[in-house]
Amino acid sequence: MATRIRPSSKRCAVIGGSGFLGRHLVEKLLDKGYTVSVFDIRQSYELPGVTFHLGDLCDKQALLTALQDVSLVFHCASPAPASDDKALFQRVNIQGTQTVLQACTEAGVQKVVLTSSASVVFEGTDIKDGREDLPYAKKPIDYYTETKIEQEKLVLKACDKEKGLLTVAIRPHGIFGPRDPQLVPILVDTARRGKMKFIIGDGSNLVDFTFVDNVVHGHILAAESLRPESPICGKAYHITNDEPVRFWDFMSDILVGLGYAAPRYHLPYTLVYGLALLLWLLSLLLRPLVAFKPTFTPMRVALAGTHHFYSCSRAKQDMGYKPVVSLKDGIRCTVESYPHLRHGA
Ligand SMILES: NC(=O)C1=CN([C@@H]2O[C@H](COP(=O)(O)OP(=O)(O)OC[C@H]3O[C@@H](n4cnc5c(N)ncnc54)[C@H](O)[C@@H]3O)[C@@H](O)[C@H]2O)C=CC1
Ligand SMILES: CC(C)=CCC[C@@H](C)[C@H]1CC[C@H]2C3=C(CC[C@]12C)[C@@]1(C)CCC(=O)C[C@@H]1CC3
Repeated sequence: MATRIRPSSKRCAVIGGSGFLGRHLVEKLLDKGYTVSVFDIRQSYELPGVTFHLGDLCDKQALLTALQDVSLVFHCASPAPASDDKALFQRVNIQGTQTVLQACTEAGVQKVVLTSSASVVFEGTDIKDGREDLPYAKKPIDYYTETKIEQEKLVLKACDKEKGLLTVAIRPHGIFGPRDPQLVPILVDTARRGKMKFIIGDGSNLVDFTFVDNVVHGHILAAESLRPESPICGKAYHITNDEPVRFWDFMSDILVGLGYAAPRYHLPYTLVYGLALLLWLLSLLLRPLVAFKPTFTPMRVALAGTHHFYSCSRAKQDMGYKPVVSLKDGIRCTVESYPHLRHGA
């Protein structure tokens, strides 16, 4: 009878490993002695010890090749949140995640760690010290959030100790750090266009921003804690810097660090939100004639003008999570990593 070789527990795959978070995760896994396969639709770098498998996660055969002898899978692939392509989000985040789970079962993978998002409970109104038992958003603010909710449900439901597949979901919030293609570049672009003069609301809203190394640390802790007897099986965990900060102070620290002026003038939240809604509707109506993407989308205005910070006490209790880099150090390291985005560069 053919005996099945048990995959090495230090052999893992990172789906979405060419992305911002994925690459940081791959680098840390290599440091910790893991052998890593990256599965992604693109290859963005080369590193000794990493094997790249190019493919779409909706393609089970391509996944099966990448998952050979892998015991642990990190799934951190997603279309960019800024896209408004509903069909793409549904195909990749929902059908694609179903395919990933089927492939993991067929390949004998034992553990799946999903990168979910704290936004799965965010509806555009204040969340203060939100815990994981908050209900999923009934009216998600965009297709990204809508499909991240379904994705998380699928992964958590797939946790089955009898079948030997253990799953957990990590919910980070506001990830930032070197090589992030979103937060700092959008901010600098907005500043360069002279649109970072205004603070939406009174500027006192507290938000979580999470340095990428802390998100990576949370993922690896989860993977290493995931055993049949562990309380984390089939559960979701907030991973943040655990240092809520005023949204506008954080933005100002990055801007000033890069040589730009901090926003100073206040605008009423409801006015800006209403305008953003109007612009968004206009962009939908005019889409057949002109394509324009407003900077001030309702989602972005809601993120900039409300409280949204989360408790990570569940992660502290169940897996001993503690941020490894403070917000201050994370901001300094991030600012230093973007010399090309400095004012005047
Ligand atoms: N950046 C943030 O602030 C936050 C991100 N997240 C989640 O973290 C994860 C990683 O995000 P980032 O690294 O920021 O994004 P990213 O866009 O830098 O990386 C995503 C990667 O997924 C890959 N990908 C997309 N569609 C694919 C497909 N069909 N098949 C295979 N690969 C595909 C992309 O090529 C890319 O390399 C995502 O799941 C996102 O929802 C959650 C909370 C906050
Ligand atoms: C905490 C969290 C979930 C952050 C997510 C990152 C992005 C959504 C933000 C990064 C840069 C932000 C930004 C704005 C909205 C939210 C971001 C895109 C504005 C467009 C909000 C309105 C402004 O006055 C300009 C801001 C530029 C930067």
